[in-house]
Amino acid sequence: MNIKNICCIGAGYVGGPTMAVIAQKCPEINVTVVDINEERIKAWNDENVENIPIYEPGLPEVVKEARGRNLFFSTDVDAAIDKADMIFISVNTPTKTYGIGKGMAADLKFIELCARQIARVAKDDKIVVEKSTLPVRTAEALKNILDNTGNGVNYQILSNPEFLAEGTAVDDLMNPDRVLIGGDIDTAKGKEAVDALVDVYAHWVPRERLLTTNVWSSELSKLTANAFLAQRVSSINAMSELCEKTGADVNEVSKAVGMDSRIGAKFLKSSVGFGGSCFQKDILNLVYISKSFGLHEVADYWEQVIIMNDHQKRRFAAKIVQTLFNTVSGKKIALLGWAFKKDTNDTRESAAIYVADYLLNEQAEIVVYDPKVKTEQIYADLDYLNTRSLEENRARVTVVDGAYEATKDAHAVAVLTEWDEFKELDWQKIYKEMLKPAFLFDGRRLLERKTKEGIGFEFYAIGS
Ligand SMILES: NC(=O)c1ccc[n+]([C@@H]2O[C@H](COP(=O)([O-])OP(=O)(O)OC[C@H]3O[C@@H](n4cnc5c(N)ncnc54)[C@H](O)[C@@H]3O)[C@@H](O)[C@H]2O)c1
Ligand SMILES: O=c1ccn([C@@H]2O[C@H](COP(=O)(O)OP(=O)(O)O[C@H]3O[C@H](CO)[C@@H](O)[C@H](O)[C@H]3O)[C@@H](O)[C@H]2O)c(=O)[nH]1
Repeated sequence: MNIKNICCIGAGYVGGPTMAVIAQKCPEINVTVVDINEERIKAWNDENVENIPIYEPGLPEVVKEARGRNLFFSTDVDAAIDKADMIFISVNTPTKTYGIGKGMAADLKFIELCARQIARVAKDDKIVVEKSTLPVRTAEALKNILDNTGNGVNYQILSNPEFLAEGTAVDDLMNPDRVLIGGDIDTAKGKEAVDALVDVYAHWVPRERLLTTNVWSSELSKLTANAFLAQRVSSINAMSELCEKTGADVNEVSKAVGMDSRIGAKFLKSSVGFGGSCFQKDILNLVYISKSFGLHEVADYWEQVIIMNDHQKRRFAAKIVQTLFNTVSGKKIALLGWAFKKDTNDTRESAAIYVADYLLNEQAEIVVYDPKVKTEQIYADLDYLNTRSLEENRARVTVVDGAYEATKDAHAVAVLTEWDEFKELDWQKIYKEMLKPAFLFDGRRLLERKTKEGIGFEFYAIGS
C-alpha cells in the first residue's frame, strides 16, 4: 500500500519537525499538519521561515524546502483527516491536573478528542499512528472509540513513538538510532499497515534501523527509554552531591565510569536537574501504571528518579542562599538561561523555573537573560506555579536582552542553561560590574573554574 496523503494532528515540538522531515524526504507524499491553535499555525506559515514557532537548529531550511510543495500547515482538521490515508496523532499528553491520577497519570483527553474527530469525519479506511507518548495499552482504547463511534470504516492502529530530543531534533530525525513501529503484525491488514509506515521511513532510514514489534511493546518501550535516560541523569546527580562532600569531581567520575563500554559515556553530565516536557511526565506515568497493577516496588524504584531530581534543583538553589551569608533578601541574582537545555526555546519543566521560585520565596530580586525564551513565557512559567500573585512575579523578576545587563550590579550569577554563548562572555567585565564578593554558580559545569577563580569570582560548580 502506497501512502499518498498524511495528516498529522498537533503542530507542536514533535508534529512540526517530524512532519517537515517526512515531507522533505518523501516529496511524493502530501503532508498536512493541523492544529486547533490558530496562532501556532499562522507562525508555521509565516513568510519568513525564521519565525516558525519552534526554535530548532536546521529546521527553517527543511521547512523552507518542503512548505508549499508537499508540506502544509492548516487549522482545517476535518479536511485533512478526510483526505489522509495515514493520520498521525501528535497532540500533547500532559500529566493530569485533576481527578483520578492527578499529578501522576497522563491526561488523554486530547487523544480521545482526536479519536472522536477521526471517527466522525473518516469515510474510508485509515491507518492511525500514535506519535504522542502514551501509556501502554492506549491503542486498545483508541480502537474501541474508533470502531464504536465511527462510520463503519476499517482502522489500523500503529504505535510509532518519537525519540527526538529538542535542540537536536532535525539531526535525530534525519539519523535516528532506530524507528520503532508497533502494530498488529499477526493479521494481514495489520502487517500491511506496518509495512506502509516502514516504507515511509525507508525513504531515508536504513532498513535495519526500522524495528517492528507488537503495539504494547512499542508503547512501553518509549516510557522505558525515557525512564532509563532520566535515571542516568539522576544517578550522576546523586553522585555529584557525594563528590562535593569528598573532594571527588563529578566530571572526572563520569568520564571514568563512562569509558566502561558496558556503561557508555552519554547522558552522564551532572546538572542542576533535568527538565523538559517528557522525562518527569513519562516517569510519573510509568509509576502510575505500575501502581495500578499493584507493582509497588516497581513504582517506588522509578519514583526515586524524580525525587532525586527535585532534590537536585532544590539543593542548588539552597546552596546559593547559604553561600550568600544565608540570605538573598533584596539581593539581585542574575540567572543566565531559562530554557531546559541549550538550542531550544522550550521551557517546560525547566530547572530554572524552580530555582527562581525558590529564590523568590527567599525574597531575592531576579534578573533573567535567555537568548531564545520570550519574556511572556518566563512570567507564564512562574505564574503557573501559583506561588505568588502575577503582580509580584512581575515586580520581582526582570527579563533583559543581554547577559551584561543581567549581571551588572548583581550579588550573584547562576548559569542554568548551557548556552554556548555563556562560555564566550567577557567574564572579566562581568566581574568588574558585579557587587563584591562576586558569586558565580555554575549549574551546568559549563565554565572553567581556574580562569573564573583567577578573575576573582567566588566560584561554585555542581559536583566539585
Ligand atoms: N517535545 C518532545 O521533545 C517530545 C519528544 C518525543 C515525544 N513527545 C511526545 O509527543 C507528544 C506531543 O508533544 P509536543 O512537545 O509536540 O507537544 P506540544 O504541546 O508542543 O504540541 C501539541 C499540539 O497539539 C495541539 N492539539 C491538542 N489537541 C488537539 C486537537 N484535538 N486537535 C488539533 N490539535 C490539537 C496543541 O494545540 C499543540 O499545538 C506528547 O505526547 C509528548 O510526550 C515529545
Ligand atoms: O547528561 C545529561 C543529559 C541531559 N540532561 C538534562 O536532561 C534534560 C532532558 O534532555 P534531553 O533528553 O537531551 O532532551 P529532551 O528533548 O527532553 O529529550 C528526551 O525526551 C524526549 C521526549 O520524550 C525523547 O524523545 C528523547 O529521546 C529524550 O532524550 C535536559 O534538561 C538536559 O539538560 C542532563 O542534565 N544531563
